[in-house]
Amino acid sequence: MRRSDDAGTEEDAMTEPGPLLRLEKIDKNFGPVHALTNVDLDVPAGQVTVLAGDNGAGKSVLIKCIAGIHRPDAGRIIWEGRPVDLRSPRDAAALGIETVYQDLALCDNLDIVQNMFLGRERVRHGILDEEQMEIAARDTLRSLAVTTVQSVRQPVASLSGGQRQSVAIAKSVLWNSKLVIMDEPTAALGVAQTEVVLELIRRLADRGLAVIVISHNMNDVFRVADRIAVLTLGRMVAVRPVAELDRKIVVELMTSGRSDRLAEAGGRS
Ligand SMILES: Nc1ncnc2c1ncn2[C@@H]1O[C@H](COP(=O)(O)OP(=O)(O)OP(=O)(O)O)[C@@H](O)[C@H]1O
Repeated sequence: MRRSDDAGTEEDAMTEPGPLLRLEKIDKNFGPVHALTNVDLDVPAGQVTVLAGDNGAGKSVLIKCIAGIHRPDAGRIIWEGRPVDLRSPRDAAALGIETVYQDLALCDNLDIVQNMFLGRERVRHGILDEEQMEIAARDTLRSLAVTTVQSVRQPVASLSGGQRQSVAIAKSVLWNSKLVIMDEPTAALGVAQTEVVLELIRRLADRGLAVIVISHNMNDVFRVADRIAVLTLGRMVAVRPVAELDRKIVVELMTSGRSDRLAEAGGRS
């Protein structure tokens, strides 16, 4: 993606596609609390954008604006080059925006197929097309190399944390999402399961999806990110390719937002 500080050629400008999602000058207030102030962010397809920030920085509020849960008080959300008004999660889903929440991702009492098709069941001749749904669920898991699940008819309650995350992520692929947002996808996982989920996140980006991941874990951030966006006190203080950052800089940005690095790391990439 062309950086705003690059001059670029006229030809670049004509051939280079814009980001899948662009946030422009987003404000969100809750009474006197300025949760987001003047936030810009580009989210390109085929890349993992990690959203980092200290507690209360505004990460959840920002993804809720993208997921249609909160409406920004000011600013624009541009999807595939056009401004959109996301009035509900349904609006976001209709565009291909899928959010995988840490706790709410799946229903324990249902099996994998039922979870993957929940609310969007396939019906044939007036009855549920169980066979077709089962095949689609199995194919999707297989295409993502999710191989540890014994049967797609297993209740989700019997899955490990990593398997649950894998199923939740596979669900977004099944529904042809273009942008998958994940809130702390590895927070409750052990080392091996974390590895599986991080690999899966990379695979999503490699398939051309845009991915936004909220994470506090610096190991995960640097393992999975193509780009890191740092929010501090509701302001976007840096959005840079991962190669231009290290842990120390990110932690400084997260905690102070006023370090000397700020000037050189700030701005949209
Ligand atoms: N519904 C709400 N009503 C009032 N204030 C809110 C609401 N949601 C968030 N806030 C406030 O907005 C600010 C940003 O909160 P947010 O949950 O986005 O932080 P976060 O970066 O996700 O933090 P954490 O890492 O702790 O989850 C905080 O000051 C929070 O108290």
